[in-house]
Amino acid sequence: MRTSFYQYTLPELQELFALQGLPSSGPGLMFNWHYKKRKTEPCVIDLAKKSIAYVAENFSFDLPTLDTVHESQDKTVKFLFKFKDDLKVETVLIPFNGKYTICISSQVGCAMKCSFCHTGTQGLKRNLSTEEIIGQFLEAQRWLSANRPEDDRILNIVFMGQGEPLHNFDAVKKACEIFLTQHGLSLAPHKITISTAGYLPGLQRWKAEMPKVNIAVSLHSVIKEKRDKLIPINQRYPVEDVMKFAEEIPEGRTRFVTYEYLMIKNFNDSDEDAHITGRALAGKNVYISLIPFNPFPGTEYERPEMHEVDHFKTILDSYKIPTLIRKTKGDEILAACGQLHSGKNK
Ligand SMILES: C[S@@+](CC[C@H](N)C(=O)[O-])C[C@H]1O[C@@H](n2cnc3c(N)ncnc32)[C@H](O)[C@@H]1O
Ligand code: SF4
Repeated sequence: MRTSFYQYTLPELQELFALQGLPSSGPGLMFNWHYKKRKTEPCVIDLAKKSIAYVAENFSFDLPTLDTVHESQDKTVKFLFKFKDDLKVETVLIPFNGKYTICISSQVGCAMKCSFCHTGTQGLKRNLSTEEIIGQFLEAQRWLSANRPEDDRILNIVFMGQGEPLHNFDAVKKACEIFLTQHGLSLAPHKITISTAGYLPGLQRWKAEMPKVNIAVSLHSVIKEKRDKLIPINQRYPVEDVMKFAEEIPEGRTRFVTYEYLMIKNFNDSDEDAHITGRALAGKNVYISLIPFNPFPGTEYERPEMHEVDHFKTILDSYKIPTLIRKTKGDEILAACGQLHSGKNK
């Protein structure tokens, strides 16, 4: 039975070739062909004849099917991809200065059930495999090259689509290794950000196994009762433990810990909330990304006015905490943070 080429890291492929006694140059050539040169048909250039035969017999190169594409006026693009079992996920390209950040999904749905998140309302259907994660990138890249060849560069990857990436650690880790491989896409580790709701067992593995990849922690409140309501896993992995762990920066790293703070009207957007957050984070090596709530059908929450978000930032500024307001993009096509969903019937 054939297995997907896109599930293998370079060392894994090298091991498979070595076991077959095939020339060791093959895996590097294949990575270069499929990832750098963006080819989808099997590689035949420079590959030994017996390697070509082995690849033809043992590997498939299928990618997820592109179900629908929506483009918003601000040039955000939302893709709905369908996998072999007909389950679907959304992936978003977010433009900035003629380049793109890709927001990738790691699961179909999500088990964390955060009360403010459209994906959370779906429950978890299943984890995505490495090739399904890689496939989102490759297909989005292909669409971009075909439709916007003048600005087709994807420079950053954020695991901020559907799912809790640290809850699908093995597949996400392998996908990151492939994104970082020199023969392949050659991304720098700081160009990849994994966002987590604070799944502590996954954070522990991140620190041990891939600390160079950026982490962003969804904070949203340092007040236990509020965070419990927003992010139910806070009851199991309390925010103090998550913050303490995330702030112990792995050796050799100088970057800040990023906290995402989702602002919900009349829930966590008061002056008092800002001061409590400011006092909890003052003097630490952290950076806050303020995200105004993005509404979706059926939600009980509302987005604060922009002047309220600005005011909240001013209070955090007074604690000298570097804070940025994340500009909402793609919300008119439900492509902004937390609005992704696999479609009504999935
Ligand atoms: C969709 S999550 C995926 C990554 C990971 N599961 C997490 O929670 O961090 C990415 C970011 O979007 C935020 N988010 C979720 N729902 C949102 C909404 N309705 N409006 C704005 N941000 C939202 C999350 O809190 C998180 O910071
Ligand atoms: S915010 Fe993240 S962890 Fe929470 S339900 Fe949505 S995708 Fe899952």
